[in-house]
Amino acid sequence: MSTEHPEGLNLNGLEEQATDGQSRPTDICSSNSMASVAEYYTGKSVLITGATGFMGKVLVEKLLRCCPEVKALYVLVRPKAGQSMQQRVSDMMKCKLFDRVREDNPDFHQKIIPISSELTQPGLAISPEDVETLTACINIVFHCAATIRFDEPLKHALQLNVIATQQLLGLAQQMHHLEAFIHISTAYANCNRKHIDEVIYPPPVEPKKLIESLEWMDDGIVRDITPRLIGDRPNTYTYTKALAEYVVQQEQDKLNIGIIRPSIVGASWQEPFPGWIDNFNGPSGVFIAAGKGILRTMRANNDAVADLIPVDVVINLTLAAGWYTAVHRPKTALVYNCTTGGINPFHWGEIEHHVMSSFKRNPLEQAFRRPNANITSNYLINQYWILVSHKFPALIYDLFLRLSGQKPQMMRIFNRLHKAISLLEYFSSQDWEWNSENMSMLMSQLTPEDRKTFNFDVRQLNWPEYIENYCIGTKKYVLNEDMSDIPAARQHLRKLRNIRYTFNTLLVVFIWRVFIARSQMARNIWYFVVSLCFKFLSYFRASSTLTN
Ligand SMILES: CCCCCCCCCCCCCCCCCC(=O)SCCNC(=O)CCNC(=O)[C@H](O)C(C)(C)COP(=O)(O)OP(=O)(O)OC[C@H]1O[C@@H](n2cnc3c(N)ncnc32)[C@H](O)[C@@H]1OP(=O)(O)O
Ligand SMILES: NC(=O)C1=CN([C@@H]2O[C@H](COP(=O)(O)OP(=O)(O)OC[C@H]3O[C@@H](n4cnc5c(N)ncnc54)[C@H](OP(=O)(O)O)[C@@H]3O)[C@@H](O)[C@H]2O)C=CC1
Repeated sequence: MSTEHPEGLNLNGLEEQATDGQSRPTDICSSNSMASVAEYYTGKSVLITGATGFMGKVLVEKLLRCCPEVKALYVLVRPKAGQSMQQRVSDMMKCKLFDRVREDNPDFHQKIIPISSELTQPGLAISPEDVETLTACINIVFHCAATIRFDEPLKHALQLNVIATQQLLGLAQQMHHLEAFIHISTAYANCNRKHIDEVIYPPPVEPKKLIESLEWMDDGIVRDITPRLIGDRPNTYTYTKALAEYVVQQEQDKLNIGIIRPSIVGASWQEPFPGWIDNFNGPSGVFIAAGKGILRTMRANNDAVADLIPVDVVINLTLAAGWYTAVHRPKTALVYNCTTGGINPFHWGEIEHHVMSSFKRNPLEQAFRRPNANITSNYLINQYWILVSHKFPALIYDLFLRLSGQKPQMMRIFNRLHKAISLLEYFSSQDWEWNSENMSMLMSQLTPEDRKTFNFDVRQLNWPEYIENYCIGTKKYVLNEDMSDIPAARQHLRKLRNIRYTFNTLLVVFIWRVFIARSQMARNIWYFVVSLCFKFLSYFRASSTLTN
């Protein structure tokens, strides 16, 4: 079966065996085709880039827990923030995410082999000895590393998302026993289209030409021409991820390739436990800001599909795709749109409702205000609420901080928040339609047992329950707050409510006082209202005396 698309460069090559005589690896044991996913990984050496990142960590955990016979996981890691590569990997393994693996096998760390690598450097800065080791033993590569920042300067995004991918593909070609190369892309690589099929679309520019031209330009020039280059894409991230897909596709004759395109990756749904999340990216930061009562308004379309996908679903699909690519060796690179919208849609309006009610039940500690965020697609309404519900309270709070001898900080926090949400609004204000046939095809290829162990059937996802666990996850794992402190957090919210009532009453009285002092009409209204109240009271008193 193959899928054609008039504009796409790539044709799906489902179920095609590599009989084309190309130089693609053919040393795969035929018994593999009978193997289950976990059995396939038995005795395999796996190379993972981006293992210290959000998705990389979940991938490492799942492989160790559900494919315990995997031989070794080679992880490319760079030293960072004064920490050595070894230190970073051992810190990662201490993380709560690995609790279940630790229980099953306390020596699991022995299977993780860190390899020093800086992906932006020539040859990925891997030592010749390590290159030799990798080329001799790696069976499957998962390429997760990328810069996912939306405001990344084009040169850097190109260096990491495109050039590093090219270099890794070069290294993969030298690997003697490589069976599959799995590249993690994004469902938004082609967000300039409304309907996105599982094909690689023509790149906005020939990557080689772009790389050559940017080489001689200084950063200022590149910054100036970036909007023209990225065209109808919202940022350098989606633009460079689209180029990377093309670069990966170029090697499909030499390697067995699978490309995974997840949409907005959120907290885990089921594994290793519900609600695991460790960063502020995408919706997580928005949820936290709303839960803390900082974010009160955001531009989003209530009726647009919120294409969130749990991280464990993405990883299960990735591992299954690794198995499928290695065992069935599709003739051309297979693309898997890993999305929920077409299968089990949920909308931003519903997300808003469930996030708010979840944070009311399980409040975050030391909230700035009571959680009450609203989304609107109207620009002017949003600007109004930004002024009234963001800037005004921030100004008052900073004034209070100044008066009490502390450093003002709220306005700075709001400025950062506004910058972040302005970059996200593109994705929350419209919706896309992704074809996810390959995801269904892959599911149909799994044994019933694998379908449970590597579950990516999002039809079973109960959104309200998922969002509740997601919000609790941000509290427990991102903010490191204790669930036993919830009564105190609720008490704090009650205190905030009382402050608000008092403040509002004082404000009304103050405004009225000012009016009365300046306007005869306001005074007349005031006397009229007071005399009406007085008359009503007298009538009430008189009638109650009569009945007695
Ligand atoms: C209520 C209901 C609402 C419902 C509506 C919700 C709508 C949500 C919409 C979400 C749409 C998401 C779309 C994503 C689509 C593409 C998916 C992908 O392929 S790719 C995946 C998607 N990719 C992305 O999502 C990337 C987007 N992010 C970025 O591009 C950048 O972070 C930035 C430009 C936003 C800020 O840059 P910059 O100002 O330089 O700030 P830094 O980054 O350097 O962080 C500095 C420090 O602040 C921390 N912190 C951060 N945020 C928050 C927060 N909200 N709060 C508190 N803290 C926060 C941060 O941890 C760090 O701490 P530390 O390490 O210093 O201790
Ligand atoms: N999160 C999401 O919502 C989505 C993510 N994706 C894709 O999934 C993949 C993983 O994303 P995610 O885990 O969220 O991203 P993270 O930012 O959490 O992780 C990125 C990883 O890449 C590594 N990395 C970055 N720069 C370098 C470098 N110069 N040298 C070596 N390693 C480097 C990071 O290492 P270090 O720890 O040293 O910084 C980290 O391990 C990406 O390809 C992304 O495009 C796709 C759709 C949605």
